[in-house]
Amino acid sequence: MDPMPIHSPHGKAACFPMVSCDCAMDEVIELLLVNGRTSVTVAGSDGGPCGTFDLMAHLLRVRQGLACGPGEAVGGHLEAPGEEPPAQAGSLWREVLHSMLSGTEKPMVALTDGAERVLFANASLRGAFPGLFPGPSVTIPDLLPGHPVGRDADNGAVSFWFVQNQQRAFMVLRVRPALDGIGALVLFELTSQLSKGYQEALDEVDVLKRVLNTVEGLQVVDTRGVITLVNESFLRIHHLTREQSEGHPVTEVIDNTRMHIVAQTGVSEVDEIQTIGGHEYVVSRIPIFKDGKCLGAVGRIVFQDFQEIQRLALKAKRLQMELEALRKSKGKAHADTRFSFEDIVATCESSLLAKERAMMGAPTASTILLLGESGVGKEVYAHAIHNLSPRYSRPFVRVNCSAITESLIESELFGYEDGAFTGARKGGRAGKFELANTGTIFLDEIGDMPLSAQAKLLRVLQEREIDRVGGEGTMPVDIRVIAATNQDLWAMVEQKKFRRDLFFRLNVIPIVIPPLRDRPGDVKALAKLFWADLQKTHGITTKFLTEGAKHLLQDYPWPGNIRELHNVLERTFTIVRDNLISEDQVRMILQGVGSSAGHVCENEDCPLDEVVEKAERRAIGFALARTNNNKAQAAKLLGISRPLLYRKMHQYDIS
Ligand SMILES: Nc1ncnc2c1ncn2[C@@H]1O[C@H](COP(=O)(O)OP(=O)(O)OP(=O)(O)O)[C@@H](O)[C@H]1O
Repeated sequence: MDPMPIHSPHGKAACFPMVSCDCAMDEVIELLLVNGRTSVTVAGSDGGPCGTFDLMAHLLRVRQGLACGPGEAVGGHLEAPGEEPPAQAGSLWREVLHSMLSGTEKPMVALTDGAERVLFANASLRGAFPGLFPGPSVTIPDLLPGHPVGRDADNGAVSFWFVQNQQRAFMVLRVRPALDGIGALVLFELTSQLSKGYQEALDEVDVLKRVLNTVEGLQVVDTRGVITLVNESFLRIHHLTREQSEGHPVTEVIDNTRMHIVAQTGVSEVDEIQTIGGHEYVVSRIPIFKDGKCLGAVGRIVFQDFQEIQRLALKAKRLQMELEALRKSKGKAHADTRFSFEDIVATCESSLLAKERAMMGAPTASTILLLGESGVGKEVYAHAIHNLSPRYSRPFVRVNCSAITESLIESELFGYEDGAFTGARKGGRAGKFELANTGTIFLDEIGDMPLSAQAKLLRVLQEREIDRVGGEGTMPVDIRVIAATNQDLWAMVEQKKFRRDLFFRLNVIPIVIPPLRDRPGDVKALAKLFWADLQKTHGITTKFLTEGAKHLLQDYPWPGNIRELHNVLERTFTIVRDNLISEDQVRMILQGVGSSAGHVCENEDCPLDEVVEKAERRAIGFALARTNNNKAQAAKLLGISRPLLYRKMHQYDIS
């Protein structure tokens, strides 16, 4: 039979030849597909027609499980010899196939039925998915998981997708209906085989996408203030989806935005603070211009945490100051100050705040009022402040206002002239203010200063001049004042025990140093520091506290604050002989030196029975700690009987 005329993709008539009966099945199918045919006349070994290969009938057999291998000869699968049926696959097949195949060396083609089963896959496609072919019923979703084929995207006659599968990107073209009106012809093409220009454009888009994703919280709005683009970081930071942001007015999406204003005015806003969802961000909003016309604005987050910046700025300032102080200390600080800010342990928010405040106030000439319970470190702060002030190399004079009797306070503070009173030292004597001239005077326990002396102090602070007792004329003094108290000065003002005008004179930079019980982090850090000092001082590096002992220290309320912590650790170190010190041993020490026992005999007016109780409590606590709670040994150590020890322990509630 003569070859039939067919239409070439270019519209010219062409002849369609018979195929030989020993041609491989898939080659014949491919030939039919490319030419938009469903059947072909097959020539026998004598060159004459011996039957027809019909694609539809063949695929039906495949569907029924009667498939033959792709390399099998077509001659074994012929329909009865007869007239060649007319070409029935539409020109759509032909044109689409031809345009796709013309630029491709090895087209990948599949024919599917209505259930997405692959009835035919050509050699290229089988080669691209070696793990799947040959397989009994491979489906399109097996080839491309996540592919929309078979779902709602597959309504049109021709559909087109880009699909990613195992690091390979495919362009997928699907033409339907195919064959019996329900299946489809599916063409796959690796995008790397696409034309070079197209691939480059895709690459460029990919690079741009990656660049955009490096910007924090990127958003673009048009002149109406509608979001046209956001990046992944924006979605992540604001917990939004693309659908919730793109296409919506920015004012409805982001709190306190000004993007719509910048898109309107064309005026940039750089490094502004914006509160979004209660969180402060530093943002920049830049207008986009084209040919002098504002097209919208692009916004980005410069810093995600404004408070973090503030903290960093403060830290930088503090470091700068510490550096400055160190530099100065090389030029020799005054011998009367032992501490600098480096010695002040502060890890908790409240103590850090106090430390930062003190560091900010230190270089100024302002009066500083240190407030806090006994033992929190007020004197340590006073030293550090002086050392960080421009007066660091000048005198630092401490006055314990509670220790000076009322009759002597004037001469102590302001000095006296020769013969000012009976018993006055020959040649007179300089007072504390005079000694502190050009430096700092530290008025400790200022709340204990008698009212009469307060009036004189106020005058000195106002006039900045002093009169020696018995002297004639005044002497100017250049003094920086730091005062400290553990009393509630304002309550004292209200009770008329402290002068209101003096209070205001002193309360210029008040700094509250929190009690140790409010800063457990500091207990840990201070204990570590003190313990290391003790190891060094005693030359013993093998003594340690158990974790339980450390926790006990952290949970203890420390009524005597840092002073008490230091004492307890020192006693523990020296009294307990074991290398690993237990929680119980520390508890004994705490019971011995604890709140009520910490200040034995410090007060001259302490009644004898109280002194005895404190001393006994302390001795029992130490003995129990030293003997690791062994009552017999502790009693022996104390030189008392065991029953007496038990009685005393019961009496003092020592467990
Ligand atoms: N931040 C700190 N870091 C290290 N040691 C400290 C710190 N604060 C205080 N100390 C130590 O604690 C002890 C008590 O400190 P300080 O005398 O300054 O307290 P205070 O508040 O002035 O007490 P008081 O009101 O009883 O005079 C001192 O031995 C000091 O060395």
